[in-house]
Amino acid sequence: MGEILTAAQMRAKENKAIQGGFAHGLTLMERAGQGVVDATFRVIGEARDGFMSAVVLCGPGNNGGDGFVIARVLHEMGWQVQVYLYGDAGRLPPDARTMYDRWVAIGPVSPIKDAVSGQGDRPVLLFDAMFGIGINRPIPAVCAQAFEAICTRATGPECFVVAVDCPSGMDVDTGAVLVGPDGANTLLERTDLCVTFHAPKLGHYLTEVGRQRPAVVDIGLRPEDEVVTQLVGPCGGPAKEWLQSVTALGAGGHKYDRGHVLVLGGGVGKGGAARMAARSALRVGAGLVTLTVPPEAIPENAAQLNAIMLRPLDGADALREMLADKRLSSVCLGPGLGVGDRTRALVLAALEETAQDGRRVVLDADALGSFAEDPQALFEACHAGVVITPHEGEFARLFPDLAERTRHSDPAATGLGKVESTCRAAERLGATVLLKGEATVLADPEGRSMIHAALYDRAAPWLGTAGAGDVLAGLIAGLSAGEQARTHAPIDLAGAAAWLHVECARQFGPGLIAEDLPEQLPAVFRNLGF
Ligand SMILES: NC(=O)C1=CN([C@@H]2O[C@H](COP(=O)(O)OP(=O)(O)OC[C@H]3O[C@@H](n4cnc5c(N)ncnc54)[C@H](O)[C@@H]3O)[C@@H](O)[C@H]2O)[C@@H](O)CC1
Ligand SMILES: Nc1ncnc2c1ncn2[C@@H]1O[C@H](COP(=O)(O)OP(=O)(O)O)[C@@H](O)[C@H]1O
Ligand SMILES: [K+]
Repeated sequence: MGEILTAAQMRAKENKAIQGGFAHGLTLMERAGQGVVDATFRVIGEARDGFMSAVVLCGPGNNGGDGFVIARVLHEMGWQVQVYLYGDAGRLPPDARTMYDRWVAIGPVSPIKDAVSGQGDRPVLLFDAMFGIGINRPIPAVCAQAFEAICTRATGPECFVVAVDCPSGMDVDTGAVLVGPDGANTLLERTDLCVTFHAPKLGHYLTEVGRQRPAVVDIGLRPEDEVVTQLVGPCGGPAKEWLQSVTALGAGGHKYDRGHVLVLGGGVGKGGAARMAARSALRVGAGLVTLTVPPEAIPENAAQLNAIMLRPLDGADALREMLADKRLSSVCLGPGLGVGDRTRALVLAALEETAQDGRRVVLDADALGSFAEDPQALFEACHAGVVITPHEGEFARLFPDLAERTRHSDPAATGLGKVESTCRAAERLGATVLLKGEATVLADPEGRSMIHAALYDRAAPWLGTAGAGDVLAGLIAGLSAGEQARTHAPIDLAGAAAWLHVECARQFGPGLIAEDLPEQLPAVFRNLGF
């Protein structure tokens, strides 16, 4: 899994390197600028169609400093470069000022307002080095206007837009792009490639910045030595090895070693969601799966199930008795269970019966919805073996104070991003939280956090289909069931389930419905080399 940083973690890392004497700020900036140019040419190849013109838009901080380096490197390669600056050169921070001086020995710098009405062809390359991780306000209107004016010049080749560190105006902790009252900031949509330094930042995997994953330039800082957010998925190496390192997938020769999942289902006519969860748990490798439903729903379910076992369940006391059998090694509650007192009692019974023995419990959908009026009751009952899998709506009902600040469209509401909100929720709950979406965020009470991004080359928008969440809950329960799964943290198992979920969606492609997901697992496993 790759590591991803917040802006504060990145700054701390830079400060440590500079103050510890491991690196000079100018050296880091030099490597940053050179790295942006190298990454750009790795993507676009050499000069396009003989045109070699570039525009660099520089801002008033160190992001602008990177821009002056980029201008100089391109000039040395024979490119024609125009540089515009927002702000006063006399007030640039020291390293950026040095890079400015090195550039003005070569070529001119124009005030950015000149680019708004400026004439000329569109450049082949446009670098946005206006604001990086140092911005926490919308960008000035003149910056947005200059950028747009260059992109829409009447003649010349199509511009290839490179964001230096991030599209200007992005809050890299939340992925939100801060838009001013004039509504102008087209940088995110127009960015073709984002090049960042040392490690991706959270925002790069909460929102798509560019047409492919951001390029990461090694500027010579040390690898992570503190707790940071991780990106779910194999990091360069074989996916099979990664999956085996974070889950017990493939382990356990006997069906009882691979565990027995208990899925609770709803009443008559409400069984589909739980059946999909159960089937997903079995497909992902649980040794046995039992679906337990109200007695009146037995005939309906019996008509639909073969490999999955079926048992009647009256209520919470019956569930306690059932869970006295410790061979039932993980429990999944929520899909299709119905919102109300019965479900609330079942959830509390399951949590109480599993609290002391390390068995894993997945709570999804109605198991969460049943606590909307009294989330505190759920917080008190949860334990470290629990994973909750809310979507944004369910999360908002359980954690209204955390959720209302995650809305990306509202600039005033971005104090807490999705990662920070999820971390706080996990701490409050004392359990693992998986907050679903295109970017799924996971956090556990130990302070670990992860992003699973269905973005860039792993985009699967067709996964947003009814019942996909039920499948995910079943995958987590299935991966959590085996004897050896106990040695893996719930957050790792849930992250791996989210990854397999998207692999299944991508294996199938558009047209997917939730039932198709578990049926893709055999092909996914075969392709991974299991
Ligand atoms: N030595 C270092 O610290 C390195 C920094 N690097 C670059 O430095 C960047 C961070 O630099 P900074 O911390 O200087 O921050 P930025 O360059 O991102 O922007 C901060 C500057 O913008 C001003 N500002 C913020 N919001 C504004 C607004 N709404 N309107 C007008 N002005 C506004 C601030 O007063 C400050 O001058 C990184 O993103 C990266 O590109 C890289 O060169 C790698 C090395
Ligand atoms: N645009 C998207 N790209 C990738 N995955 C998505 C997207 N939208 C939703 N998902 C995933 O689909 C699932 C939807 O689950 P959920 O909201 O619980 O729906 P349901 O209750 O219908 O199952 C989640 O796993 C979520 O992460
Ligand atoms: K930028």
